[in-house]
Amino acid sequence: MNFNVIAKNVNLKFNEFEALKDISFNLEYGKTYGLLGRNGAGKTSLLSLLASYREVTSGSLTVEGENPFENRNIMPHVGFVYETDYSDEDETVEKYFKFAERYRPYFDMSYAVELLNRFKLPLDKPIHKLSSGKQSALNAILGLASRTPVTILDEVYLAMDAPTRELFYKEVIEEQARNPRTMILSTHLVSEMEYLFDHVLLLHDGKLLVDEPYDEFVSRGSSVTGSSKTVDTFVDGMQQLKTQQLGDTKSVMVYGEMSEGKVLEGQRLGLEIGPVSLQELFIHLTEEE
Ligand SMILES: Nc1ncnc2c1ncn2[C@@H]1O[C@H](COP(=O)(O)OP(=O)(O)OP(=O)(O)O)[C@@H](O)[C@H]1O
Repeated sequence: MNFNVIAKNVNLKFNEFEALKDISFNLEYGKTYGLLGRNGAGKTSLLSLLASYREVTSGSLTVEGENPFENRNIMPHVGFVYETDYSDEDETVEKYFKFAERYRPYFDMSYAVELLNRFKLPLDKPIHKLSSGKQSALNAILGLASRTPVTILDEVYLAMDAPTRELFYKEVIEEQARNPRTMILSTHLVSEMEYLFDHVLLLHDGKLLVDEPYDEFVSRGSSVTGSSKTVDTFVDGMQQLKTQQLGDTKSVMVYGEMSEGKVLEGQRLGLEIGPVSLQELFIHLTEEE
């Protein structure tokens, strides 16, 4: 089984409010997806559909050909880990993971213990007594060690400090090489996580603005810098995301395919044409008017 995920014209409403509007995509097994979007864009709403917690209002969503909503055939194969309030969790880390091993069919306890050591989580400590960063690491370990064919991590990295996040990112890459699965990483930490993504899904106001391989998406952004008049003529007709000017030097961030011929023309005109980062594209494509 390859647990392909297919969304066709999915809508999700909370009463009259449309949280997701006409969303369609296919998720391929073995790829790492970066799910991006500003606050309230609909990321968690979309993930809760995939994780069987909610049902689409209209359209169709399937995992391995079946509707995942409260579906016992699908639920064991999809893991959804999110920031959790552990203030009432008296169990020790060890007991919590033993429980996970019992109920999660792909859970690998020896891998979990290896990660618990690496992330320096004490096995005998009650979870509510862990620091918030350690609780986040516990969530990340749970997601990795559960080895579900579809693994969803919704912002579980926020409370981790930078070295711990680095450790986690490295583990995602190594784990995808060892045991490929469909991994969906929802995040606001775009600049530091972009190297993990094979594919980008960008939600904006409940709509899917981008559904593209990472390389293709990022290659659509360019910065064009040079003397103001030459830049203006060169970028005329292109989608312009951002403009900066200092004296007569102007820099414009453009979005859209730029042919090799166009790049050569720019260079002949003395313009500097450079790449832009995923973070910059994310910020400027989702900017309010
Ligand atoms: N149970 C609910 N009832 C009503 N509206 C909801 C409910 N859950 C989410 N929403 C609304 O749906 C929209 C999308 O919320 P969602 O939590 O999916 O966004 P998000 O992209 O995950 O945001 P964030 O980055 O802030 O976590 C928001 O406007 C939110 O207020």
